[in-house]
Amino acid sequence: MLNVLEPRHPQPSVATTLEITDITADVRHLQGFDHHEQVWLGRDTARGLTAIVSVHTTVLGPALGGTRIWPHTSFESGIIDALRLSRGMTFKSAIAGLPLGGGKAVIIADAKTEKTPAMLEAYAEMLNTLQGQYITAEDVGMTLADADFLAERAPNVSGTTKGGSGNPSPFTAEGTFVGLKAALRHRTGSDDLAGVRVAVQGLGSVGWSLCQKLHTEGAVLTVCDLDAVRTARAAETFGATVVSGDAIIAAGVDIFAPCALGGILSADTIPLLKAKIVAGAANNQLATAEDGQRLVTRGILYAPDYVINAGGVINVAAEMGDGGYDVATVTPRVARIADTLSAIFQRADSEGRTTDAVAEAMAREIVEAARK
Ligand SMILES: NC(=O)c1ccc[n+]([C@@H]2O[C@H](COP(=O)([O-])OP(=O)(O)OC[C@H]3O[C@@H](n4cnc5c(N)ncnc54)[C@H](O)[C@@H]3O)[C@@H](O)[C@H]2O)c1
Repeated sequence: MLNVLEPRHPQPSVATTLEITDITADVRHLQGFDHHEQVWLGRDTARGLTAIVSVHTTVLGPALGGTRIWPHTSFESGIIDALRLSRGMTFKSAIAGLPLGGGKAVIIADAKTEKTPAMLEAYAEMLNTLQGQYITAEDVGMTLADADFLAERAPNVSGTTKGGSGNPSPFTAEGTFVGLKAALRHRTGSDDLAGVRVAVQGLGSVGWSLCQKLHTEGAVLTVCDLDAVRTARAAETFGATVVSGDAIIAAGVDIFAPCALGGILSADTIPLLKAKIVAGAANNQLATAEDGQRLVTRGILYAPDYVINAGGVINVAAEMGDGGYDVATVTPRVARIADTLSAIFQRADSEGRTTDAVAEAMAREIVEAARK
């Protein structure tokens, strides 16, 4: 069970090289800031840690969201990433009906070369200091083993193997799969995937599992990844066509499933899309709010990212259920992602709004109702 304590001001209790600063007031001008409750910077030069922990809201419950380890090229882009991701977590949990707020952390580092035990030790110290205000889990660059390592040293680490809910990715992939089918059904009247052409960008934990499900139901796959071993394996396992880099965006397919990083749908890329549906797991797919309208103008149905990719957080939230984690409670909730998306698609059609505007309005209505 998670140990959710009362919020308090961060004050490391032991002599340490870690410095934690409340930077909420300093980041108000940045893109993605949306009345965030609190944002902290944790710095430990000796142990190679630069971490931003962003709490968007705690109105519905404690702020939960994974820690992303990514080599952002600037400090500012790391903060913007944390701001946008934590806001997305608020919307995600609200729409999924979970008693959780939105939080997210970004550690600015290359997970392949700069993630060291010392760095994770320093991060665990930061989590200890912020206890009660932020609950972490896996994200890009942070593995299950890392979550276990942190959980041995800090409270409020979810998605661990020891007494936790384990890897969230299979649940995210399942939710994305049923959500993709709901989008296909809305667009064509059928969710039969046989012969449907799907482009999957990113063959990591979620993308690979999604490909397995799509392949099993007869979809024809086009894939790309920065890792040539993964693409070669996809060609062999699924008979997938491999394309490189940005070619995936312009692939001649019916559905585009972004499962790598965010910002993939922009003024530059949307004109290139041939797919008539975008349904994938990546967070923050729209580079800007205007890109939702750009998709509509091109006649492309967009499954809002934080709705379709909620399977992982639904699984993690089950750790907080009475009696602890029980996978039997998770499966039906993940399946409901399809119904939620269908309702959003219908509301967007009837109100003449974009699907992301409808989803955001739904989430904000839920948060505001709880605030009152
Ligand atoms: N894992 C989850 O449960 C979960 C939950 C919700 C959202 N998401 C989101 O889904 C996405 C994928 O998550 P994951 O856990 O599979 O991550 P992962 O790190 O396991 O895999 C990401 C894959 O994308 C590839 N990639 C990165 N940049 C690329 C690019 N420009 N072109 C092609 N490939 C690229 C990487 O090489 C890697 O194989 C992320 O945006 C993540 O935030 C994941």
